[in-house]
Amino acid sequence: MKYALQIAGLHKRFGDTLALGGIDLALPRGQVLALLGPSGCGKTTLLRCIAGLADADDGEIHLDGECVAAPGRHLSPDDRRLGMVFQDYALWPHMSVYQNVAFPLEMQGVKPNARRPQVEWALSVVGLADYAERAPGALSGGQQQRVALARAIVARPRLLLMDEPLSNLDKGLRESLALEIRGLIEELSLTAVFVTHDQHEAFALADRVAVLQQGRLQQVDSPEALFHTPATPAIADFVDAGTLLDGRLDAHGLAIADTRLPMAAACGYRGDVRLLLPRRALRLCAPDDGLLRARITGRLFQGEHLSLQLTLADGSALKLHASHAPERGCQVGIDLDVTALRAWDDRAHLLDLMPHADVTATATG
Ligand SMILES: Nc1ncnc2c1ncn2[C@@H]1O[C@H](COP(=O)(O)OP(=O)(O)OP(=O)(O)O)[C@@H](O)[C@H]1O
Repeated sequence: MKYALQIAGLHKRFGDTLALGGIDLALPRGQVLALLGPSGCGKTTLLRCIAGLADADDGEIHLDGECVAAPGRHLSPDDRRLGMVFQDYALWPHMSVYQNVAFPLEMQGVKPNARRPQVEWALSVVGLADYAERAPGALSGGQQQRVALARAIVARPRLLLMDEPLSNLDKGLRESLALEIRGLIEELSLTAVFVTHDQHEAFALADRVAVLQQGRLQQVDSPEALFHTPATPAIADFVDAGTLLDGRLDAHGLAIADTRLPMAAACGYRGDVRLLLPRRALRLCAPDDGLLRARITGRLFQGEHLSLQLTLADGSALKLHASHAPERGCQVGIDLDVTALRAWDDRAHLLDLMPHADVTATATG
């Protein structure tokens, strides 16, 4: 299969800092990939290597099967035929919207007459056909980012690269522009890679999300798979997949707070475990009916639901959404769909939990 983007063994160091520690990636044509991770994990460095703005120490990058970077080979950014959108728009303030969008075509030597229909097409695609003669400074942040998008697609790039394209916008605008960009990507069958530290932005725009931590890819998956089946506790935490708790597996089952569940690890592991309790697996019930008992220590009305903070018998905290709940300070029960639990051993290896026939759920405390 020929990929729009293929990366193999990419390494990059800045002195003692390992920015990229062996990246392997393949992106089919027509897909959007988000590079997601905390600050300093290497996202921007990876994007800059793809763009040709930075040189890797080792490894290869192929675009549509063409090698654009390898030891001893570096195709310039202009020769890679990419479109770029930056966080701060990077528009030229002294040029009109039209001139900004026409610029990549001018650089490619396209004659003014031939430029016009392409610029008009790009501006109409982003809904700014009537703004061609304005200066960028006379536009809102969202409009400026749409000009940047028009400029990035005007030359029909083979790959669109975006660096935190929505982070300078306020929340409402972020959502509407995310919808617009997603619509545009589908309409024009664009292939895109974008960088973000915000999982909502990654989930909204991407077909696949690559989670980076300390220069290494931790998981590359669809947004749904990443959210429902995170590979490590750190990823579960980063994508806010639910509550992470400590537990323990022993001969008597799985201990969580003051409860012991009749479960065991398929591999026979016993010892400390890290558990993910997804929100969808938890349901509030009467104090004596649930598998877990808790006290309501925080209660926020958020329109569609109540956002609850619960404290278990051992002091650990748990988050839950509910349509109704007693007041703060009340004791409640929590029903748990144990099939949705995810558990990792003390070295962050995923465990396969199964029912433990010999024991039943009991309170330990
Ligand atoms: N030009 C540079 N010189 C020295 N170190 C650098 C340079 N650029 C990046 N680094 C280091 O490389 C690592 C990865 O940086 P990078 O900018 O790729 O991370 P990031 O995930 O994009 O972070 P952020 O979200 O904060 O932009 C960091 O530790 C950073 O300090």
